[in-house]
Amino acid sequence: MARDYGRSSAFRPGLLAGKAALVTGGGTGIGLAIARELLTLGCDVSIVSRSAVKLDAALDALRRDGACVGRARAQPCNVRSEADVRGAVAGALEAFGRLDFLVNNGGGQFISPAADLSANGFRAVVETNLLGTFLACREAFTQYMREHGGAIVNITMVNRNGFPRMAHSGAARAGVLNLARSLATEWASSGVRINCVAPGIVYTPSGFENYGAMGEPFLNAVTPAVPCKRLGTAEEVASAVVWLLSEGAAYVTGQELSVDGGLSLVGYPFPLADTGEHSAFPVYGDAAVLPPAARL
Ligand SMILES: CCCCCCC/C=C/C(=O)SCCNC(=O)CCNC(=O)[C@H](O)C(C)(C)COP(=O)(O)OP(=O)(O)OC[C@H]1O[C@@H](n2cnc3c(N)ncnc32)[C@H](O)[C@@H]1OP(=O)(O)O
Ligand SMILES: NC(=O)C1=CN([C@@H]2O[C@H](COP(=O)(O)OP(=O)(O)OC[C@H]3O[C@@H](n4cnc5c(N)ncnc54)[C@H](OP(=O)(O)O)[C@@H]3O)[C@@H](O)[C@H]2O)C=CC1
Repeated sequence: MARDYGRSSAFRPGLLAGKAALVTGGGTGIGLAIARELLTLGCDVSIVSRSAVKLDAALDALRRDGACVGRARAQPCNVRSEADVRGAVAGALEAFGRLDFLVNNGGGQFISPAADLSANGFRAVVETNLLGTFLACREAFTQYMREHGGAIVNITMVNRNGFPRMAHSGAARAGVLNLARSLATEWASSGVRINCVAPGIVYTPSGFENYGAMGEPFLNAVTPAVPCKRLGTAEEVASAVVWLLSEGAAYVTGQELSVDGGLSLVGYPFPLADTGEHSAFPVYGDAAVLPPAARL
């Protein structure tokens, strides 16, 4: 059974009181759930992303939520822009005077056969996920964490082991993992830990747009193929992120924690038919005809 993380935290109240965090992509989906969990535990949180509209809506919701104890603020920022990221870290520091935690969650991709990917499409996904993560890590480190220590969590994805039609995204996510491992070794002496959380298939509005575009058969096929027999929730991802940020994980660095109901253990267990179209989503068969994972 899924725990109802949406209504109650797994952590003790006040666990992160007096701390401050920056969450990229914090206005929607998984990032919003992470921000909410941090705020619930007493942490002050800056959420950043490109859309001021999304950020304002999120900020309203967080401030109305009685469970959110910490202070929340928002700042528009495109993580592909060095100046924006520098400003986002500076803004967070100016507002809260410290930056204990960074969560690199802002990102995304589209689904496309590799042969049809334009250089610009590949670049857009790599810059958003990998360059954006690097810039935020570097700014958090140089502006604060080098002197004061801290903890960073990057959101990656189950596809970093190889997934059809996600070459750009998988390459970027694998890069994010290696970046985390490299920075973990380089920055440990400054008291900075850096880890990754790799969600499987998580039910978020944006994720559902991606998955929904693949059609009902995809969703029907996915659920029984996941060992836990259900999709994940944003709150379950947030719970893992908070643990990795917390002192509970004080001796954990350079690691990746899969939050995927076991999906990464069974490879890519979904039937895929080639539509031959540039950006078309895969066509999935009925759940009953799922091939064994070993075939894919
Ligand atoms: C069994 C498991 C299956 C796994 C499915 C995984 C589903 C994943 C779910 C999620 O992660 S949902 C949460 C994340 N949210 C998103 O992914 C949001 C949607 N994506 C985007 O916003 C974009 O893809 C982006 C790349 C992250 C943003 O890029 P940007 O706004 O800079 O893009 P553009 O300027 O519009 O385009 C740049 C470049 O990319 C090409 N391109 C964009 N979309 C497509 C597409 N659907 N197909 C092909 N190419 C695309 C675009 O054409 C541009 O290239 P050029 O035309 O200039 O060559
Ligand atoms: N849902 C799922 O099944 C899975 C999701 N993930 C990953 O988890 C993360 C969150 O996904 P999810 O919550 O589902 O989807 P969302 O689309 O809701 O989250 C993506 C967030 O990233 C922000 N973002 C995108 N591009 C940029 C940019 N250039 N600069 C700053 N912020 C940006 C978006 O805000 P804005 O548009 O305002 O910039 C948005 O808030 C993503 O990296 C996603 O790829 C990984 C595995 C599975």
